[in-house]
This record gives sequence, C-alpha cells and structure tokens, in this order.
Amino acid sequence: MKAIVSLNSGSSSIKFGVFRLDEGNHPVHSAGGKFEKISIAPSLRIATDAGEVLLEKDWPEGAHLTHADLLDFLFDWATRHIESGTIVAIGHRVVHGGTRFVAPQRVTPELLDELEALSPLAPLHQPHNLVAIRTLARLAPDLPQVACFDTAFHHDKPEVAARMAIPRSLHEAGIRRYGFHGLSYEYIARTLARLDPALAHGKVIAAHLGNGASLCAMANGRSIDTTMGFTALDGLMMGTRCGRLDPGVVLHLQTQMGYSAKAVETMLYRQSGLLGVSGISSDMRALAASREPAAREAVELFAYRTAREIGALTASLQGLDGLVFTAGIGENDAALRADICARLGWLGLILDEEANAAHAPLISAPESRIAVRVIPTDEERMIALHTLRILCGDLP
Ligand SMILES: Nc1ncnc2c1ncn2[C@@H]1O[C@H](COP(=O)(O)OP(=O)(O)O)[C@@H](O)[C@H]1O
Ligand SMILES: CC(=O)OP(=O)(O)O
Ligand SMILES: [Mg+2]
Repeated sequence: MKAIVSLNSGSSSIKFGVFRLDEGNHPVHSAGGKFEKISIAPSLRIATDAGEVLLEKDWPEGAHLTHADLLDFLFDWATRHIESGTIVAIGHRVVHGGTRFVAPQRVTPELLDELEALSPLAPLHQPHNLVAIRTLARLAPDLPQVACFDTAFHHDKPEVAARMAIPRSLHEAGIRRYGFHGLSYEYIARTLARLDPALAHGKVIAAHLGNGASLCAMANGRSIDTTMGFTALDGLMMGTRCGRLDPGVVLHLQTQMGYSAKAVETMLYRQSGLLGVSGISSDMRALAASREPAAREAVELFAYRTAREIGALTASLQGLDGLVFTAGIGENDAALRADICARLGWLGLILDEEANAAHAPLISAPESRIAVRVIPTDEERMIALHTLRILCGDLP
C-alpha cells in the first residue's frame, strides 16, 4: 500500500489523516487520529476507517505537554506501527505563507528558513508546523514533504479587503490582512458546490468556530473577505485569543501598565478569549457544562461577537444567501448555533430547532431566507489533495 499522510497542527489540536492511494492514484482516507485539548489535558485517538481503534490515550491535567512532545510521541508510535515504504509523502498545514507563498510548496531548507521568519506572526501555530517538518526531515530525509498554507485561499480577495488604514509603505512591507483557516474554507467551498451548487454560486459566510475562530465571506466559492487579518488574532473571540481589539489597549498596557512586548503577546494570544473572560477554561465544552455566571458571559460574548461580524461580512458581500457552520464548536454545539442564529433573525434567518439539535446537514427552516448548513471540515483531505498535486510526478 502507498499512502500520503496529512498533518494539521491547530492551536489546541493536532489532527492527522492517512490517505491510501488507489489504482488511479486518488487519495482514499483509511485511518486518522487527533490529539485534542493540548494545553489542558491532552488525549489521543487513532482509528482506521474500518472502525478498529489503534490507540487511545489520555494524559492528566497539568502534564504540560507541548505540541512538540506530542509529535515526538506520535512519530515514535508511527515508526513502530507503519510498515516502512508505505508513506510516499507528507503534507502539512502551515498557517502563515506571508506575501510570497500563495500556493502549496514542496519543502526545501530555503523554504523552511523563510517560513521560520513568519513565526512571530503566528506564535500558536507556525513553530509547531515547522517543528513537525524539521523532525520528519531528520527521521526520513528522502520523504517528500509539502507545505499547504492557511493564507493561500484568501490571496485573491479584493484589495480593499486586504488593506488596513495605515500608511501605504507599511502595506508594501507586508502589513496587510491575509486571513487564515484557508484549507478549511477551501474544503467547505468544494463540498458546498457538491451539496448545493446553486448556493455555492451565491453569497455565503462560512463560520469556522474551533479553538481558533474566523469567518469567510465567499462569493461564488471564492474568499472576498475574512475576519482574521495580519495574524490569527483578529476578528472573532477565540479559545484564548481576544479577536478584534482597539489597538489603544496595547499602547495603554505598554506605556501605562508596564507590560513588556512578550507580556502583551501572552495576554493577547494565550490569556484572552473564552479563557480570559470566563476565568475557567478555553474549551467550549467545559463552559457549556459550567453554571458559573462568568462562563455564561464568555459564551454569550462569543455568540454576540460572531453575529456582529456576520453582519459586517454580509455588508462585504452585499447580501447573504447561506451560512455554514464548521470546526469543533460550529459542528457540535447546537446551543451556540441557535444563539448566533437568533441574533440574525433580522436577516430573515429562521432556524429549524429540531434539525439543529440533531446536527443535520441543513438546519434552516424551509421558509428561511438564508440557508444554514453544518459541514464537518476536513483540512486533512485538502492537504492530501494539494500534496498529491504537487508531487504527482514524483510518486511511484
Ligand atoms: N461536542 C462539542 N460541543 C461543544 N463544543 C465542542 C464539542 N466538541 C468540540 N468542541 C469545541 O471545539 C473547540 C475545538 O475545536 P477544534 O476545531 O478541534 O480546534 P482547533 O482550532 O485546535 O483545530 C473547543 O472549544 C471544544 O470545546
Ligand atoms: C489559524 C487558526 O487559528 O487555526 P486553529 O483554529 O487551528 O487554531
Ligand atoms: Mg483548527
């Protein structure tokens, strides 16, 4: 068997998929796994599509395991359990491609150095993405690796959605709105084109609500605006990130409250969002189960901010035909979806409560002016497809 492995390091999770190549060299998902709750109490599950659980493991709270520790654990397990020669290529999600990398690239030492320089722009992601690539390059120097960028899907969005209202010279220097979660949005656009081609041609907002959260306004399947910007801090409230913030807060912290640049980074990326507001957890499941008023306040703010940004992107699109929920929260949290949709009644959006509670693919009522769908995202599949396309000539 020949297979491609996709590796997707998110901020709170590492997901991976094994895609067997069939006779026509098409990738067929055959096994996959996921580490989740990485900085809380990590767990790992690896299973085949045939239903065989290959490994299940939980680490205790306070184990302080990093993405790099967990990747070491995974690579050690994989070298003992995967027959050598089976894997013909590895594809990676790399969060930031900057201005230069607007399509997937075969990994080279030069590429890695350029991507390393972007690490300060994505401190919760880029270092993990690159550590995985470097470790694999050491373990299997001849194995082709491909980097697939979260920013690429947004590259063609209109200039007006890329520009910030700062001096032109800074825009020229690359300080512009890139946008992220692009592999997820690309998968949603493709899947929607199959499920509902008429809607896919229209004006759609995809809501990727996971530990990182953003929205993408798509017209005819292409990104025309998105809530994340120069970094994955902007836009929606997230697990530990603040989302859109008055930049005056940063100045105040530094000039009046003695925060160093590092302390500001830690506050914005790791101590804000659901965790910061609730004081309890960054994990939506924990907040949903909590009776603490601060937990409810954090969840309400998450819904409020999401609905508010959907309003803003509706203006970017000049109308709205459909809304798609995806990622950990978007796919699984019916109460949160209901809360967000209730705040969008003014758009003519009417939820089908039963379909929503059942996580049905279509959760809007027949009389709703906006179609509302739930589509489980599959960044690993997009990575496998891009990897195959880049390396096709090289595959045995
Ligand atoms: N059944 C569920 N109900 C509510 N929230 C959920 C559920 N399953 C996962 N989540 C939430 O999804 C988030 C993680 O999303 P995910 O997309 O896996 O993260 P990442 O951004 O790290 O890839 C967490 O806040 C988690 O609590
Ligand atoms: C870009 C980003 O925030 O990714 P994730 O949701 O995987 O943390
Ligand atoms: Mg993710």
